[in-house]
Amino acid sequence: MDSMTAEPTSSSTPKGKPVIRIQNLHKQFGDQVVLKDFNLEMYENENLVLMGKSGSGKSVMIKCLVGLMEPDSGTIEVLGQDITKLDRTQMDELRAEIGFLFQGSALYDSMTVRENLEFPLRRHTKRMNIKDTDELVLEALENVGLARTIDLMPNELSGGMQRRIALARALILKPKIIIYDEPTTGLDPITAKEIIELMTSVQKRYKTSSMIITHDVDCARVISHRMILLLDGTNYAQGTFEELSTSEDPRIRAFFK
Ligand SMILES: Nc1ncnc2c1ncn2[C@@H]1O[C@H](COP(=O)(O)OP(=O)(O)OP(=O)(O)O)[C@@H](O)[C@H]1O
Repeated sequence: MDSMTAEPTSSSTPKGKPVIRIQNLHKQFGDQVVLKDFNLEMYENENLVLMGKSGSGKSVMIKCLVGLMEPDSGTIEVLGQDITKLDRTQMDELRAEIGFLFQGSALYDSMTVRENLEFPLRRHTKRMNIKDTDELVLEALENVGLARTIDLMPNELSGGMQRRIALARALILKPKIIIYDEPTTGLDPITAKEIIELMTSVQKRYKTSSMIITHDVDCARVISHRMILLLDGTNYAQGTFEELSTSEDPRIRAFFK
């Protein structure tokens, strides 16, 4: 195991409080151990990139994190709350603090841009006392520079625009944490760069903490304050892009090819 598995030391790592703390997470399906003693901390205002090859357990980890899957053992704290102790309503409230941008933009094709953005608001308007959804929708669209598309259908938009609308939707409840799953997959390099710039500006404006799951080395280089490499079910190495990408460990180097 690499020496970089120690506590993060980089000066570029934001020094806020941890917003996510996963300790000794274990999850297996039958005999297949997917996560074993997996540990992760993510701090306030941090862009944390998580890399792991296909099937390494990234989605399983995220599902455990948001209460969609029960871990076999281990503890998970999100925004200071132990998620195993939350009832359904409390978990729902916590999920409103987490925005997701999934692989592909996953907009609803039969809904206008406005309706797509109103969708996540529906479940929360009453509890969060949201009166003016129009204002929130417009603000979210302005943040991604696409207010003019409000009455268009997704198929009238380019792939890059759809991804930006999906980002606006992920942001509409002003979440404290955003989880990006392969945000640049399937985009041409120029559009990918635009999305990365947008993610960076969103992180600064909203002061969100972002977990970015990606195989895209360029994306990791630009956006990460810190990275975690998931290998054999564990947090094999963590550090800055610079530290990890110059490692001599062949198993770490393989992530940067
Ligand atoms: N509900 C489930 N039942 C059984 N096995 C599962 C289940 N969910 C995930 N797995 C297995 O766990 C392993 C990790 O899957 P996971 O989806 O977390 O990978 P991943 O790292 O997200 O991959 P990708 O980058 O391709 O999305 C896989 O072998 C998968 O088949």
